[in-house]
Amino acid sequence: MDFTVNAKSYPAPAKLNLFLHVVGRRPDGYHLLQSVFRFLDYGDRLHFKLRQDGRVTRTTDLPGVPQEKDLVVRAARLLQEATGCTLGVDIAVEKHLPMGGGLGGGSSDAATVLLALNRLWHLALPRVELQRLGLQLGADVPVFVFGESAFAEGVGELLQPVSLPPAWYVVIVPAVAVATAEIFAAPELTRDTTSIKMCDLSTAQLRNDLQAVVCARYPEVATCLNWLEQFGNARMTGSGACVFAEFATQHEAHQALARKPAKWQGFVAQGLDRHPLRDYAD
Ligand SMILES: C[C@](O)(CO)[C@H](O)COP(=O)(O)OP(=O)(O)OC[C@H]1O[C@@H](n2ccc(N)nc2=O)[C@H](O)[C@@H]1O
Ligand SMILES: Nc1ncnc2c1ncn2[C@@H]1O[C@H](COP(=O)(O)OP(=O)(O)OP(=O)(O)O)[C@@H](O)[C@H]1O
Repeated sequence: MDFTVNAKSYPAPAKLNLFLHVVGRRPDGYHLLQSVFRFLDYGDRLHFKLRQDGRVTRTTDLPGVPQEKDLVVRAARLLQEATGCTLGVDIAVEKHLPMGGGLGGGSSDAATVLLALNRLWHLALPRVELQRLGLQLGADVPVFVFGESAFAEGVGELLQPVSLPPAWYVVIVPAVAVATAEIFAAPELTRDTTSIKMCDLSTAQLRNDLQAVVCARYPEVATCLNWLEQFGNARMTGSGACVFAEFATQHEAHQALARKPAKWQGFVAQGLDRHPLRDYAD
């Protein structure tokens, strides 16, 4: 996959939640989480054409997502409102990430808009300000702006960098889309996992608390997980539906993917330490 950054075209990488614990719930219903986020060298690609008339448009179709609701359009408009910027933009989205996949596609697209337009519109907003704006668009947006592998707390906005060993991942994309809100609203979801400290990450028992709920409601996800488990520890990312397993080498990951049943979609990706647009804000 082309992950270069150039003047008009910018990557929006996928994320994995290497684990995801639900440790509580805020009065407004949002859940308090603990997670480690890692970016992948696989994702969407966004193309920008600046406009002088202040209009923000999406020039590509995204089935089921009208332009006004698209996170890329909302991110650009939010940036205009926050800064009074009078420039506009046409945004084309080359979509590779599945929607409702738990790979953070929409959130990553939004973060790439914030980071790229911060430079293209010469706004020079500091990173923390872009993270704050991102949080208004979704709980997963701030980490993409943060730009490094991170231990996340709160609803995903309290971020500390973590150092992770090199790794490759096989990601299986079950043929179902899972709505995040449905899973967080499930009565059977456990919301009382004991909080861990960042220094305990290497010894703690880690899992994805949303996984049992998704597997029970979407058996296809459970089937994919069972298959992946033959290669070691397999887990779901975010609120699903995608599941992944980690490998020490690219070769081992490709060997595993080659054994995938033909009817399933999947890919191999390398874990990144930094977002490709990490340097687009200070
Ligand atoms: C599951 C994760 O992907 C893990 O990284 C994220 O927590 C989800 O982040 P996201 O897709 O950006 O989610 P949002 O668009 O902010 O929220 C979608 C819906 O999920 C629920 N939600 C989301 C995040 C959170 N910490 N608690 C929640 O209860 C809320 O009902 C919300 O209305
Ligand atoms: N640019 C966009 N790309 C994808 N989805 C978008 C976009 N803009 C808005 N959405 C909406 O956001 C929803 C979630 O899409 P997304 O691709 O972020 O799912 P996800 O990978 O499950 O996210 P997460 O990991 O944050 O739960 C979609 O179902 C769609 O309605």
